[in-house]
This record gives sequence, C-alpha cells and structure tokens, in this order.
Amino acid sequence: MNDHVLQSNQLTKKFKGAFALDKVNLSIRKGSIYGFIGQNGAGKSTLIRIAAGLAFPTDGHIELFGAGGELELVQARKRIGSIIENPALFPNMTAAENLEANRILRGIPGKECIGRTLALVGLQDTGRKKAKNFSLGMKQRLGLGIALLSDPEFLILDEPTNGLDPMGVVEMRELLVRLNRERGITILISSHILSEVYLLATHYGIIHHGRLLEQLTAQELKGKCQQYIHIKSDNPDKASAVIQNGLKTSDFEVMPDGSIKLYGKIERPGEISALLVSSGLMLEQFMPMGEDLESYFTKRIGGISHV
Ligand SMILES: Nc1ncnc2c1ncn2[C@@H]1O[C@H](COP(=O)(O)OP(=O)(O)OP(=O)(O)O)[C@@H](O)[C@H]1O
Repeated sequence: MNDHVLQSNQLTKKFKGAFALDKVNLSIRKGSIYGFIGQNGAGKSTLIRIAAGLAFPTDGHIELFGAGGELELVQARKRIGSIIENPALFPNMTAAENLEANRILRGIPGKECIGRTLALVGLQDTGRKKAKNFSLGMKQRLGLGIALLSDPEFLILDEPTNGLDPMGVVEMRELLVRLNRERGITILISSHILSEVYLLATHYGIIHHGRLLEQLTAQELKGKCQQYIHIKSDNPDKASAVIQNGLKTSDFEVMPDGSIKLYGKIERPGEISALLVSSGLMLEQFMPMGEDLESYFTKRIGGISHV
C-alpha cells in the first residue's frame, strides 16, 4: 500500500527558460505535517500549484494518494483542501454565509457542515460581522474553514501565516495541529520562515532556486539544531553522576563512545567545566555545539548559492 499522499518525481517547471522547479523528488507521508521551506521565489508556490492542478509541469510528474494518471489525479484532488494565495472570500458576507456559498458552489450536500466547520475554526461567535471587517487571522481561519468543508484528507496551505501577527500564528498553528492529531489530516504548509513551522511540522523539505536541497524529519532537524555541550572525559560514569547530582539535570545523553551530550542547564558552560574538573575529572573535550534554526536554514541554502 502506498502511504504517501503526495510524491513528485523529477518534477520540473520552466518559465521562459528559467527553472522554477528543477527535478524535484518530494514525498509527503500520510499523517505528517510537512513544512515546505524556502525563500521567496524558491519554487514553493509552483509545486503547490501543480499539486492542486492549477499549473502543469514542464517535465516529471506527481502522484496523489498513489495515483498518477490524468483522470486519477482529477479524482484524487477531490480528497484535497487548499488555501493557495489569499483565500477567496465574499467580503460582504458573514462567515456562515461564506461557508454556505462555497458549499453550494462546490455541490457539497447537507447544511450541517456549516455550524460544525465554524466551530472547528473558532468563528462560531462572529454573528453578523462581515468578512471584510475580519482580522487577517480570522480571514485565514475562514479560508481554512472553506478548505475543510469537503472533509479533505490532505490540506495544502501556501504561506497561511504570511502577514499574521504572533497571536494569529499561534492560533493557526494550534488549529492545524488539532486537525492533524484529531482528524488525521495530512498537511503541507509552506513558509519562508523555518521557525514559523518548527513547532508543528513533523517533516521538512527545504527548497532553494527550484531545487529540493533536503528532506528531513523533525527529529533529525532537532538533532541538527539543538544546542548542547559535547563533553568527553576520562570517566563517563562519574561525569554523568556529577551532571545529574551537581547540575540537577537529566537532560543529557551518554553516547556509545562515552562522550556526553548535555542539553539542559548549558547557559554557563564555564561553571559546568569548573564543576567537572573540581570533581577530579579530566576533560578531553568540552565544546558547545549546535546551531539555531534560522542559521541552519541560511547555511543550508547558502551552500548552494555558491555552486
Ligand atoms: N507565471 C509565472 N511566470 C513567470 N515566472 C514565474 C511564474 N510563476 C513563478 N515564476 C517564477 O518562478 C520562480 C518560483 O516562484 P514561486 O512563486 O514558485 O516561488 P515561492 O517559493 O512560492 O515564492 P513566493 O513565496 O514569493 O511565492 C520565481 O523565480 C518566480 O519569479
């Protein structure tokens, strides 16, 4: 059984000879939240538009839910909800009226989905307020509600937090995590800011100049970005005990070679090394390691710009 909702194979798109996508092999696993990260112009929207059937590749192909034929893709896209560019809202209608108009336009049976969707996106108390008077965060949530009307298995969101204030970003994040956990909806969310999707994505794809540089899991990214102190001493057991009892933290890992990765309480490395040495340990290595998210991203995309 194919457990991917979206796969692209050597996907290529050229605009007047310039590559917007260059042989992209991307795969999104069922049940995941895939953070699709790249600077403006990297190619995110182009891939998303092809997935949604709004643009065609120059070369390569995509599969949705394991299906790749033209007619099969049309069927598969019925299982997708999306917000691409700004959600198309009727400005003079209320939230409920917007949902109802979209329900009718898309031939979705049964009015019950309106109230349910309003509650799901937290707009149940907006009453007679018209969409044009909504905050940007409310507009985005209404757009999400419209995308959710058909009960999709896969949500595609192109920069849904763009322009939102920090509170709006948090609300959107919580909502998306809930949709993923409680309803099992797979989500593709693009952003040009890695930290905006860091707290929700389970997988990442980093794209730059149309090339997919890397796909990695949240765990792998965490491993690459987490700050820690690398400690190698003459007595790993004693070093562990000193860290546990002296620093009062168990947030560390003893590696197979006996070195220690200390994650917790690392703000004052000088004090830690002094504590270890004064306990009679001989330190062979003592190095703060790791980098923050944005510098990881910058380094990753920086690597290709010199090629
Ligand atoms: N219709 C088009 N005609 C010509 N060039 C295009 C077209 N659409 C996109 N491009 C170009 O393709 C490249 C990728 O654009 P794309 O919109 O996919 O990037 P993006 O990562 O989504 O960035 P943004 O967040 O700015 O939309 C850019 O260089 C862009 O100028």
